[in-house]
Amino acid sequence: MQEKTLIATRESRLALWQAEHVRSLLQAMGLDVDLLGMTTRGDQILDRTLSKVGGKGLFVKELETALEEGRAHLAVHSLKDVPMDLPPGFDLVAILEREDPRDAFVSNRYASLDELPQGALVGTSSLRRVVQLKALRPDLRIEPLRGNLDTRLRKLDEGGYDAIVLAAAGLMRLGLAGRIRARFDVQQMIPCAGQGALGIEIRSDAADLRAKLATLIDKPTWLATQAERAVSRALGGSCSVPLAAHAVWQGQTLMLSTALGHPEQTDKPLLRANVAAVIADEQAARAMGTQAADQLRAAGAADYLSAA
Ligand SMILES: NCc1[nH]cc(CCC(=O)O)c1CC(=O)O
Repeated sequence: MQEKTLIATRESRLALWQAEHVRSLLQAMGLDVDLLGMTTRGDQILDRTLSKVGGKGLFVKELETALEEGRAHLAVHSLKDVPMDLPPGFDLVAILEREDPRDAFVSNRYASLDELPQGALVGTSSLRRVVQLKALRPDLRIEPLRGNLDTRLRKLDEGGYDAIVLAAAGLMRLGLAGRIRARFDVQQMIPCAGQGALGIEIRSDAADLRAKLATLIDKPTWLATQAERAVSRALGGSCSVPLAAHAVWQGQTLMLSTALGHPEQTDKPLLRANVAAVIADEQAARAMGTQAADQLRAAGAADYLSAA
């Protein structure tokens, strides 16, 4: 009998949906797949802003331990939660076709950001969203909002906020697309590197599994997200930095848009860099990200980064 392939996953509804999604793709390839659910430190700490408690790594470390110990074979992540550089011994071997990368405006009273009255209260815990919201609407009051998607929606429904901003992809995966009142234009609210895409991580030494998973790679998403992640990597890769990086294809040309805000003085002007080029391989995609990071540095990013 064939050995079972085990997917290590967090137990939030979103993580489970993502793991189930990959399970069905692997089952379609003839593999026998089960999930191994686990609670990570990131899931336990729901009361503090993520950037203050250790960042992205919190959500992946326990999953990596399971891979390390052979209790599971692969981990499925929202790509945007995956650190720019994985620890030695682990590789990101597949990035699936990206779904909607946009941020979503969710409100029970207002149809879009433009309709919010002066001084309205908006909930989000992402610094990237905070700095871009302030650039669009300096009058808004913005307050932290943490917890999994269901918790965040509940806090909105309990009247704690006039509106909240979340990733559209997460809401769609949970069957909550109906809550979305408007989707932000990606030029106005530039998404986080990797937003809307799923990444699969394995142990570097699992060559057979790597070859099987390679068939799941979506090349356009792979290249676009390599460019996005290279910006973040070049600027230090921390999630306490309000950095937005999003790349879209126009034919063979990849167009990368980035914005950097100040982590403490969140109403400081955003620094922006845009790069476009014909891109055919990963090396070129990464070079494009580095180039955007260089432009951000030339615009004064060092002052913004030193505050993080
Ligand atoms: N940071 C948490 C997180 N990680 C992935 C998603 C949604 C799915 C995605 O962006 O791929 C979310 C929720 C959100 O940011 O609103």
